[in-house]
Amino acid sequence: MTNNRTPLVAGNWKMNGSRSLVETFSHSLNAQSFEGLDVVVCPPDGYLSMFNNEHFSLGAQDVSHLDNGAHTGDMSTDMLKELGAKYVIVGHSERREDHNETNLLVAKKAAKAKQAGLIPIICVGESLSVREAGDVKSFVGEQIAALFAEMTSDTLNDAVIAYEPIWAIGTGKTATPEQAQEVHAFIRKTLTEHDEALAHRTRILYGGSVKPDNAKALFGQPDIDGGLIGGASLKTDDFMAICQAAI
Ligand SMILES: O=C[C@H](O)COP(=O)(O)O
Repeated sequence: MTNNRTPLVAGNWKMNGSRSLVETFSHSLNAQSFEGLDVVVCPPDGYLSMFNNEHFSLGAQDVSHLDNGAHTGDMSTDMLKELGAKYVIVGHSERREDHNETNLLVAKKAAKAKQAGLIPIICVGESLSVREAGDVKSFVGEQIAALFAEMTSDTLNDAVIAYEPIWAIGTGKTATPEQAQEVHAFIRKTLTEHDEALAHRTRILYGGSVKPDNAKALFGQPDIDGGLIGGASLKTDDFMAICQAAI
């Protein structure tokens, strides 16, 4: 079935990068035209304002659910906007694990981002043990359900969801297109139970060892609207090849 969703490819640099990589990416991505595709680069916050981003958008990798105050090390939505961010990743599995982020906190961050006019890229996904126990749908279903504790189908409008099976992140073991499609279809069905129009327009990205040689098959699935790219987003040629695969 055709849809009106503009594909999106976002590169998550994680805690990697340098001023020189910012310059390389600014130059390479601006020399390219990405008609019909939204391209986003999410570097560490300190690099956001160093980009010259004419042909792509910037995103942050996390945001506080609070406005401001005595919260050492945190960044607010307003600060990220001032630095040039349009998107923000929330609930990445590395933050859920390293910083004990709960489903509720992730929902609060997504709600705060939307309220401030940032587009949240909300990450969900299961560990290998959850998959092996056959609990993928109940686990991911709970992560999606938790969003509705803090948000409504109106406030979720334009938010992006990224399905990232933890066992596929940085491991080189990508989900097969069929495995990914099955969970993406499930996420869309779960959204349908809340609001059919929301489900139809929400972009759902796949993340987990996406590379130039597997991107086309993944993005060709009916419910996969692009990707959240880790390792391959640090190499301009690979990232641009993945972007082309989404067009
Ligand atoms: O945010 C990106 C994901 O964690 C995927 O990382 P990866 O492409 O290195 O597997």
